[in-house]
Order: sequence, then C-alpha cells, then structure tokens
Amino acid sequence: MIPQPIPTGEAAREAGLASPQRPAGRWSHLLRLFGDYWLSHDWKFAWFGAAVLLLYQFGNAWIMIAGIRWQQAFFDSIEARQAGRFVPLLLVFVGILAAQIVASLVYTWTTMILGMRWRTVLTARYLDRWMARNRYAEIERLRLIDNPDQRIADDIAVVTGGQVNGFGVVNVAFGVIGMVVGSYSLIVVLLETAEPFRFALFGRAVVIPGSTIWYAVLYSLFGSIVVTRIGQPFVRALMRQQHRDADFRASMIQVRRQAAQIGFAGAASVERATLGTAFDQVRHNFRSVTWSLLGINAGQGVYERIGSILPLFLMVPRYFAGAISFGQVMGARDAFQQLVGQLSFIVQIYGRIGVHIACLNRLKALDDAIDQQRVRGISVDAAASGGAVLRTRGLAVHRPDGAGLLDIGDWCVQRGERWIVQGPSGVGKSTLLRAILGLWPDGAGEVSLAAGRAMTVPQRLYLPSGTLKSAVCFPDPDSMHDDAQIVALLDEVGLSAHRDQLHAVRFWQDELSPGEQRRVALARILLHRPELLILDEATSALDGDNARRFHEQLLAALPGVTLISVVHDDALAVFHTHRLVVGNGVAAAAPIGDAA
Ligand SMILES: Nc1ncnc2c1ncn2[C@@H]1O[C@H](COP(=O)(O)OP(=O)(O)OP(=O)(O)O)[C@@H](O)[C@H]1O
Repeated sequence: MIPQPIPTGEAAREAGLASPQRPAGRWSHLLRLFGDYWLSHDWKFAWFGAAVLLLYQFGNAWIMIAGIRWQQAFFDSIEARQAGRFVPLLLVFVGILAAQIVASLVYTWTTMILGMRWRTVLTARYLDRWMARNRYAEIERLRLIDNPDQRIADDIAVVTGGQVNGFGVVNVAFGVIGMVVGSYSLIVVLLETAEPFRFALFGRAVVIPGSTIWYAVLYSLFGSIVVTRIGQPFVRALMRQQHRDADFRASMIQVRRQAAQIGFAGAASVERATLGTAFDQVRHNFRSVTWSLLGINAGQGVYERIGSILPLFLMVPRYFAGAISFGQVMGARDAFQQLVGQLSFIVQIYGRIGVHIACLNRLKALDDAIDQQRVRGISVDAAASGGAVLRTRGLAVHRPDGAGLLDIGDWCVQRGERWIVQGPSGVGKSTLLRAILGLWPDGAGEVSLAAGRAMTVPQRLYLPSGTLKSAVCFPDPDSMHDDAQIVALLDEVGLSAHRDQLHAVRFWQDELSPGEQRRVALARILLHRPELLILDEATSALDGDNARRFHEQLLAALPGVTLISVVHDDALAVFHTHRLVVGNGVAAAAPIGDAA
C-alpha cells in the first residue's frame, strides 16, 4: 500500500494532527528565501540595496552620537552662560537635522524598492513551483494546506515588505545590525560618564567600568525575555487569524462562483449563515489576538516608563557629588534611554516579528506541501507503439487513502478506436481518466500513451476570463489563430449569435449556458484537431438530439480520431466502436456492433 500524505497545514497543527515546525528548519527556510533573491538575476541591486542599508545603520549611529554630543555642548554652554556659542550650535543642529532627513529618505526608498523586487522574485518562484509538476492540483486533491493563494499573494508581501507601509524581514535584519552599531556607539559615550563597579573579590579590589551600561544591558535583556514570553500566545493567535481570514474570504469567493446554483436552490439564507459562521471564527480568534497584544503592549509600556526614569536615579547622585556636569547628566540620560531603546529593538517590534513568524510558518508549510514526496504508484510514459494510442499494464486505481477503487488491468486502445466508458456513478470513471493523463498517481501499474496531440474535455469546461476568442482557442494563445477561422467555427457549432462578440472581455464561464459551453468545447476540438480525444460526460448538459448532433459533427470533422468517452446515455454507444464497463471495482472490455 502507498504511504498516504500527512496533512501539513496549520489547521492540522492546531488540531494536534501534525507536529510543529522545527526551529532549525525555519531558519534554513528563511535563509533559502534570502538566497532566492540575493543570488538571483537581480543580485546586483539586491547587494547594492543591502550595502546602502548597512551604510545607513552606521550613518544613523553617527547622527545619533552627534545629537548626544550636541546636547551635551548645548546644556554645558547654557550652564556656563556662553551666549556666543548659541548661533554656531544652532547651525550644527540644522546640519544634524538635514543629515537625519536625508538618511531617513534614503532608507525608506531603499527598503521599499528592495522589498518589491524581493517580492517579485519570490512570487515568481512560488508561482513556478506551485504550478509545476501538477503540484497546485495535488495540494487541492489531497487538501494538504489551506489557501495557497493567500500565502503567495499576502504572506510573501508581508515577509518581503513589498507593500504599502511594509516592514519586512529586511527591515528587521538591518534593524538588528543598527541595534548592534548604535548600542556600541552609545556605550562609548556612556563610558565617559558612567561610574565603575568597585568591589572586592578574594581580597582584591575589582573595578568594572560602565555601571550604567550594565544596568541598561541587564534591563533590556530582562525586558526582552519577558516580552518574548508574553508574546508567544500572540504569534499563535495571529497564525490562526490569518488562516481564518483566508477561509472567510474563500467562502465568499465560493458564493460568488456558485451564485446561480445558490439562487436556484433558494439557499441564500443557508449560505449567509455559513458566511456568518466563518466570520464568527475570525471574530472569536480576534479576541485572543487582542488580549495577547494587550499583554505585549502593557509589558512594553511598563518597560518604557521605568526606562525613562531609571537613568536619573543612577546619574543624579554623581552630579550631586560634583563628579559630572549637568550637561553630562542630560547627555548620559539621553544616551541611556537610547541604549535601552536600541537594545530593546526586539521588544519594540515583537508584534511585527510575530506577524513575520506567522507568515514564514505558512510559507514553510506551502513549501513542504510543494516538496512533499509521494510515491507515484501509477507510472505514465509516452511509449505506446504498434498502433496503440493507449496501453495499460496491471493498472489499479486507488483512493488517496490507499483503498482500492478500480482494477483495470491490461487495456489497449488502438488508433482510430472509439471507446465508451460506462458504469455507475462514483465507481471511478473520471478518476480513471485522470490516472491515464498522469493526474492521479495513487494506484499501481503502467500507462503508456502514444506521442501526439491529446485533448480532454471535462464535465465542467474551463473558460478563462477574457475574450470569447481566447475561450475558444484555450490553451493556445488567441494570437495563434485568425479571427475568421474562429468565426467560422462559431457558425459551425451553432454559436453564430456570439460571432460579433469575439473580442468582448466577459466572464464567459458565467454568461454562457451549459449547452453553449459544450458548443465552445466542440469548437475547441475542431480547432485543435486532437489525435486522442478524452471526453468526460462532455454532452451531459445537452438533450438527446443535441448530444447526437455533437457526436455527428465531431466524427464528420475528425473521422479518424481515437476517442475515450465517459457517457451515461447508452443511445450514444452507436458513435463508438468499443465499450469499457466498470463496476464492482473491476472493468470489462468488449467491441460494439460492427467492431464485434
Ligand atoms: N480528491 C479526492 N479525494 C478523495 N476521494 C476522491 C477524490 N476525487 C474523487 N474521489 C472519490 O473517488 C470516487 C470515484 O469518483 P469519480 O469522480 O471518479 O466517479 P465517477 O465514476 O466518475 O462518478 P460520476 O459518474 O458520478 O461522475 C468517489 O467516491 C470520489 O468520492
């Protein structure tokens, strides 16, 4: 039996079905996200931006120290009643202010542009990976994670900061560098005024310089530990909030898509209640977000208040003792507060870091789902030969949980044969078609297809939003085909009423009736002229006469086509040469009429 997938999404983690992500895995994942951009084709700008942000941190520290020095000089000149120094000091102040403004503009520009360029590269990478190897369909088929669209659209924007007022991981990373540089500079200033610790150890006098610095470091460390502890429920609540918000939005998209069916069933009130329930989930969890955020804010508030008066208690005794000047007290108080501010960078932005952790977890879960290795039970190749268009060997189709669904065994479809596949509902006919096309890996055996153009028309036809011409030409780009050819096809399949709307951009999927959509499907078949055509109840939306006309037109235009068609209406068997009847988990093949 094939190992079955383990759900990896956050919902499964919440329910205790999946284990939490390992911290080491998270860090290597974050490094990979950085590497994806800083080693990408845009690496020159990436490193240039990083260099500018690094320079900014040093420049900012220099400006900060210049400000503190200015303040010292300013208060000392006031104390000494030196009126003549007032104007030069004012000019220095203007210079510091100008440098500050320029630096902050450069910082904002760089982080915004860098954020958007990083987001662009990551979005392209995730879209490529998600759409490759049929992973987007596998993730939905196996319900591996919720809302991959939200992860790609929103979570990447948050992490990279590539959005309005964005504060991405880059801001955090360079903020930490700024914290180290700024703290170092402030420590140098504080050392000038801070009294050393003096104590005796084993009879020897020990002197440790910079008592104020140690107080500031210990104070910040204590604050960081407390706030990070208080903040853990916030991160968890935030992750729940994100996927509940996404579920609510997905429910509304579902209502929008199924508007007509809901209307026919008179089920608006039921759907309204479902949306209400989905929003209740959002609202209930928001309480947890609020309470946990209040905890963080309260912690931060107390921390800042105490931090603003603590330096005065530490400095003033030395001023009274005549050891330092009043200007030095004010300068040192400023330096202490700024040092505590610098060292508490993590405390100040913990809320934002919480958002980042939640988004990074969700992106990691998306990566895990994309990378999930699943043993491919059914192998599909393009090696059918000897006149066969399709050949199966020992084909058995299973459900995703490993239970058997359908045993096909050996089956051969020769070029030009037309097979009708019949059997009770739910027996696995559509799943068999998916297995043949390589879209259903669960099972055992081999499928070989002949090289050549194959086409599938599913039960529900996909019409991309855009022009009617692009809906007919799909999956070819509409520029590949002449307007006149498409108009002639519309006439041929009975859609002449729409020939003037070839370039009208509309939601054709919603606007065309199911019968008209079947005719678009026929136009597509006649345009692409496939050698192997697979129909999955392609005419179930048509009445008997129209279904027959569909087949007549199809066979008149493509007399040599190889056809595999799931059909419930036995009257359509006359258009086929062979029959595959599936039921009770097994299949029986037989010729029809003249082919018998
Ligand atoms: N993604 C999936 N995950 C789990 N089970 C699935 C999935 N897709 C299909 N199945 C199950 O596989 C079985 C066969 O489904 P399938 O659509 O192939 O039946 P069918 O014979 O085509 O039915 P019908 O004639 O009604 O279209 C059903 O029980 C269905 O619930």
